[in-house]
Order: sequence, then C-alpha cells, then structure tokens
Amino acid sequence: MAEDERMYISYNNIHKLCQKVAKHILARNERPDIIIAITGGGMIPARIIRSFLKVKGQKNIPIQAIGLSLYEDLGLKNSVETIGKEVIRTQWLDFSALNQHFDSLIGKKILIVDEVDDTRTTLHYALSELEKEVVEQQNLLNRINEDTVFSIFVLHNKDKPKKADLPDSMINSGRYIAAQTVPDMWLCYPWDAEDIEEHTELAKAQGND
Ligand SMILES: O=P(O)(O)OC[C@H]1O[C@H](OP(=O)(O)OP(=O)(O)O)[C@H](O)[C@@H]1O
Repeated sequence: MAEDERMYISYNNIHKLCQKVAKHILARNERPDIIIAITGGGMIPARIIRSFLKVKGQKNIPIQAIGLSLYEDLGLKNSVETIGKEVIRTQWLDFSALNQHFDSLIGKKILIVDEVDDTRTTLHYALSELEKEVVEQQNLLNRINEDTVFSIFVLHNKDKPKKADLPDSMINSGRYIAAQTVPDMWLCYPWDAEDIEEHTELAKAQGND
C-alpha cells in the first residue's frame, strides 16, 4: 500500500473525537451506566470518553474489558472461499469485584467501545454475545421486564462493504456512533507509532491533530 493511502491519527485527534462524541451522548441524555472496551484498541478511547461522560455528583462510569481477537481461519480446503476470520474470546466480563447492585448488565445502558469498525465482524460478535448473555441472565433471575440498551462508539468506521451486520434498530436510533467515517485505508493509530513525534507531524499534515 502506498504511503499516501495511510491515515495518521494523533493522540490529540483521538482525545477531541472522544470529547465530541461524549457531548453528543450527554445531549441525547444517554449517559451509559457501564462502558465495555473491546481490547486492545478500545481501551484508550474508552478511558478518554469516560472522562468526558463524567457528570458532577455522579460516580465514574465503570469500564469492563472484553478481549476479542480476529483469528485468521485458513479453512480446510485450499481455496480462497474458505479463508475467513473468526473471533476468538480472550477475556470476558467480570462483575465479581463490583458491589451487588452491579451484578449484571440487565436494565443497564451499555456503551461498547472499539477504535475501528472495519469488516464489522468484531462488533457484531461483541453485541450479539452480550445480548445473548443478558437474555440468559434475565431468564435465570426472572427479570424479563427490565430494558437493557446497548450503544456502540468507534473512533473510525471504514466506509466499505461489511461482513456482518448490526441491528437496524440500533443504527436507526443513532445508537451506533462513529466519530468519523473514513475511506477504506490503512489507519495508523498513535499507540503503534515507533516515532511518535514524526507520527504526530504526519497526522497534523493530514489535518488529524
Ligand atoms: O471490524 P473488524 O474487521 O472486526 O475489525 C476491527 C477489530 O480489529 C482490531 O482488533 P484486533 O483483532 O486486531 O485486535 P487488537 O485490538 O488487540 O489489535 C480492532 O481493534 C477491532 O477490534
């Protein structure tokens, strides 16, 4: 891929995108009860947006991490059609250290955070597994009347055909929030930069500072 097809993103840019999205979420009166960061890329945006979602007199929003990795499945047959990507869980929710009022996601407003929506495989997996878990627990605890509301925040949505969907209800109600929709190019995040000064300059030159 040619150098000019890369998009460089600075820490400052990420900070400002998180601030903008937090304002939007608060204006819609949709402050989450919990943030779920998809590791590793979702962790830094999750931590930043939490600061901007802070409201005086309210506790900090807890952040939980789920570990999802895209695993290259080469398939059994030697043909391109069998090559796909599978999501592997490396870490999941753990409420054991929180108080008993926060023992599940039932009835909560939940913000799932990742840095990029590329093929949408990861977000689809995260949302459908979390929704499944909520329904299982609702049945188990006989709490079926409580509404659980999921939203998604990503820094960048790549404008490309997706390999998996998110519910229309989520998209149509504005609960899928991409701070920026970008062309399908190579995104260079600052945490991967070997030379952060040079990286930041490149980001500035592209207007991403
Ligand atoms: O929309 P998709 O095609 O599913 O791709 C997006 C996912 O890919 C990257 O994760 P990766 O598996 O590389 O792990 P990492 O975040 O730990 O780098 C990224 O952080 C997203 O979670």
